[in-house]
Order: sequence, then C-alpha cells, then structure tokens
Amino acid sequence: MADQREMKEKSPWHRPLIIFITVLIVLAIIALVTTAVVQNRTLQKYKYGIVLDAGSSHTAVYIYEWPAEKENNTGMVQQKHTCDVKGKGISSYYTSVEKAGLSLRDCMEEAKEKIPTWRHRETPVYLGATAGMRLLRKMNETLSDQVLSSVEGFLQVYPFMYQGARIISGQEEGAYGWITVNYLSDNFHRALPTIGALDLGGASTQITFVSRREVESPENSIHFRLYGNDYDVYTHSFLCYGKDQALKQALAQQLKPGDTQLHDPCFHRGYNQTKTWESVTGSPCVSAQGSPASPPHGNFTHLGTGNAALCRSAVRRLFNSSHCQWGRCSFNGVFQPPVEGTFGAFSAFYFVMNFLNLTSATLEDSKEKMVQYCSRPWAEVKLSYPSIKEKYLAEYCFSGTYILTLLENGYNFTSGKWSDINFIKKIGGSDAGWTLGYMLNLTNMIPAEAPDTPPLPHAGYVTIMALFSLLLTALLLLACKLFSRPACTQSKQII
Ligand SMILES: O=P(O)(O)OP(=O)(O)OP(=O)(O)OC[C@H]1O[C@@H](n2cnc3c(O)ncnc32)[C@H](O)[C@@H]1O
Ligand SMILES: [Ca+2]
Repeated sequence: MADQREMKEKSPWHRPLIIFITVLIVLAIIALVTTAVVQNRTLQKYKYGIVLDAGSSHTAVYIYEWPAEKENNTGMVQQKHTCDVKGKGISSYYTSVEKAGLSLRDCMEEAKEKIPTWRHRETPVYLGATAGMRLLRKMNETLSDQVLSSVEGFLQVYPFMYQGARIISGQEEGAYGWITVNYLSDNFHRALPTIGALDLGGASTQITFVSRREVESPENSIHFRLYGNDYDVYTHSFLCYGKDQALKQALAQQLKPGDTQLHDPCFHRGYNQTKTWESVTGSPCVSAQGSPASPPHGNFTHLGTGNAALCRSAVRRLFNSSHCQWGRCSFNGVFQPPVEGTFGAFSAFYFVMNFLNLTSATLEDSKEKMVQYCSRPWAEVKLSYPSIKEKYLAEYCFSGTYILTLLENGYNFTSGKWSDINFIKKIGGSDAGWTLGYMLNLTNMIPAEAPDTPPLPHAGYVTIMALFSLLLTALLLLACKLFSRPACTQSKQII
C-alpha cells in the first residue's frame, strides 16, 4: 500500500500538472484584473462644462457633467446644476454696462463650489447671448459690444477655461435646441426618428425639424452628420416673435397716436395699469414696423376687457400671410415645409401651457379654455394665484392666445397634428434649450461617425467576471488538494 502511494507521489505527471495549474491560476488572475481595469477604467471621474444662456429676459448658468474619457459616448452629458441670475437679461444693462458682468457674480461663485477645484482650470465656460442682444445690436452696436466686453472681462477672472462670449445667430439657436432634445432622447445614437424643437423666448421664437421635402431657402437649411447618420434640418428664428416682443407689437398695433387709454381684450377685465409709451415704442420690434408716430414720452392707461375672440383677432394681425415667394410659407414671407413628426415645445411654450393646464388638451379644448380663462375678472385671478408673479399672471391670457395662434396659424399645426406637440421642460433631468447642444458642438462631443462601442456590454462583463471567478476558485481548490496530499500521506504514515 505504502509502495503504491510512493509510486503515485513520484508519478512523472505530478510536477507538470502542478505547473499547468499554477499557470492557469496566474492567467485567470490576469484575465480578471484586465477585464475589471478595462471596463471600469474611466467610470469614476467626471468632467464639467459651463454655459451661460444670456437670454432677453434673464440669464441662466448651466453646469454639465460627464464621465471623463466617455465624451463621445452618447447620452453621457447631463445637467448637474442650474442657477438663475438675479435681475433682467444682460441687454438691459446698456445704460450701465459694467453691471452686466457683475450681475453674474452669485451664479459664477456657485459654479466654483459645484465643480471640484482640481477640475476648474480645464472646465470650459461659454456665454451665448440670444435675441435681447440681437435687438440691442440692431439699435446700437457699440452698446452691445460694450455689454459683451463687460461680461467677458468678468468671466475671464474666474479660474475656469474661458471660451468666449458672443451673440449666437437665430439659426444656431434653433439648431442647438434641436440637437439638445434629440441628444437627450438618444435619437442620434439609436438612429431613431428625430423630434422637432419649438422654443419660445421673450424676444424670439425658433422652429426646427427634419423635413423630407426640399428646404427651398438656403438660410433655413442645415445639414448635420451625427453618429454616422445624415440629417437635413429646417430651422427658422423669428426675431420679435418671442412673447414679450409679440406683446409689445400687439399693444403698438392697438394704440393710436395720442391715445391715453388702451382697451385690451388680451388682459382681464378690471386690469388697469399706467404704462409709458416708451415701454412699447422704444422697442426696435415696434419702431421698425411703422407703428404709430406716437409721442415718445408720456403715459397711457392699459385697461383689460378680457375677450378671447377679440384677443385672437388682434394677435392674428401680427402674422402676415399676404406674400410668399416660396412654395409655402409660415408667415411674413418665410419659407416653411409642412410640419412633420413629433415636436418638443419648451421655454415659454411650456411655462404658459403648463400654467393654463393645456399641455395635454386638444386644440379645440385649448381654445375653449382660453375663452373661459380670459373672461375671468382680474381681481378674481389675482386672488386665485397669490404666489404667481403678477407680471406673468396678467399676461397669461395674451400669452396663451399668442401660443395657440402662433402654432395653429403661424406654423400650421392643425387639430390633427396638435397631439404631435409635447410641451416639455426637461428630458431626463436636463432642461430642453439650446445650451447643451451648443456645448456638445463646441467640445466636439457628438462625432460625425459612430464611435467604437464599449469593450463589453454590462451583462457580458458580469458573466465573464463570474466565470473567471468560478474557474479561479476551482483551480485554487484543486491546487490546494494536490499540494496538501504529501503532508496528509505523511501524517497517516506516522500514525
Ligand atoms: O430666448 P430669448 O428670446 O432671448 O428670451 P429668454 O431666453 O430670456 O426667454 P425664456 O425662455 O427664459 O423665457 C421666455 C419668456 O417666458 C417668461 N417666463 C419665464 N418663466 C415664466 C413663467 O413661469 N410663466 C410665464 N412666463 C414665464 C420670460 O419672462 C420670457 O418672457
Ligand atoms: Ca431663450
């Protein structure tokens, strides 16, 4: 018996088997470590980017974050934080330009706290100004340059990587809004049908969508190649058709020279406010359109009459359909193909329709509800919504009517197409707006061609790790058994 055991121990196969198992163990450990390292290489570290949206009504600071080295993987960039700058938009500082930069202080200090200090130097900061600054530039280019220099000087002092402050074009604003909503919906990467973008600001409004028809006017046509797919996009930005400037246009159209009172169907019965002529006629959107040769100074009393039908007629007059040099137009002679696919409608489209509870209503129901809402007395409205800013509250009858008219009569969203419009504020935690698309574009984070897929899908990674772990355990057990055998044999012999 002892001889037999001795023979086994001295078996010529014993030593190679141990070497073989040792090699296997080493290989399994290497495989485990490599898989873990490759898969998790970059998961933990985040990078950041800051975009300032210098709108006509206010400025907002957006902080975005994404996992480092996963910049080209779709859906990776997310909104980490937003900060609303106190006060009005930067264009309102044209009388004391140095205050434009200073107005950004609180939000920029907040950005310093939100982003880890060691990332500050490599965090890009972009400021894009929209329609308010476009209008200021129209009135006085020197002043708009001074406002931009003021914000530039202020932003450059921060430890971030300053990348410029500029007025973006209406075409860019539309296109970047479209990129944002489709990036957040993951439509590019999955080659899904895209969604159109409808943005209603204070001074301009944008419509952007993919059209299968030819875009006849070159200034409305943009071509993108993203993640290996081609997109022919129609876009147009209507300056002076944001809701604040549209209201000024509507007021100017109803005011006759020398009027001291304006009876306005778009404001509630009982609404009574003294306003300056200058607040209406001082806008380039009004003076440019041959409005009343009005006294530049003085006041008028703005009185509400609360009549939705009359309001609708007044608003319709803002859209000129008398001329069109193209196959088809939206309004004011601007080419537009028929609307196609679904749309995300954000900014004031959302604020107003959400307040009026119309985000899921049909076009007919929306019109009916506006009739009821506009007829409510101002005193009752104020009592019903004590927490809503009075300026917004006073204007919802006008704003709701304006939105329905712009969408139906301007862009031609008929009753049948109404449900294609989704009134949205955010998509998956990030705001819908042009800022994300702007940053993605400037940092080249959306490649023209589809990037390489990650080494392993998550399920594959887990399976491989589990298999290697099992194999390693089995090998260790086997090795333990083999290595411990002589000792066991010896102890038995002693007994
Ligand atoms: O794009 P531009 O035209 O430059 O303007 P903006 O960027 O400043 O415009 P916003 O989208 O921030 O806001 C659009 C309008 O909606 C107004 N607004 C913001 N919040 C609102 C709310 O809760 N209810 C009603 N109106 C609101 C705001 O004053 C503007 O007139
Ligand atoms: Ca805006």
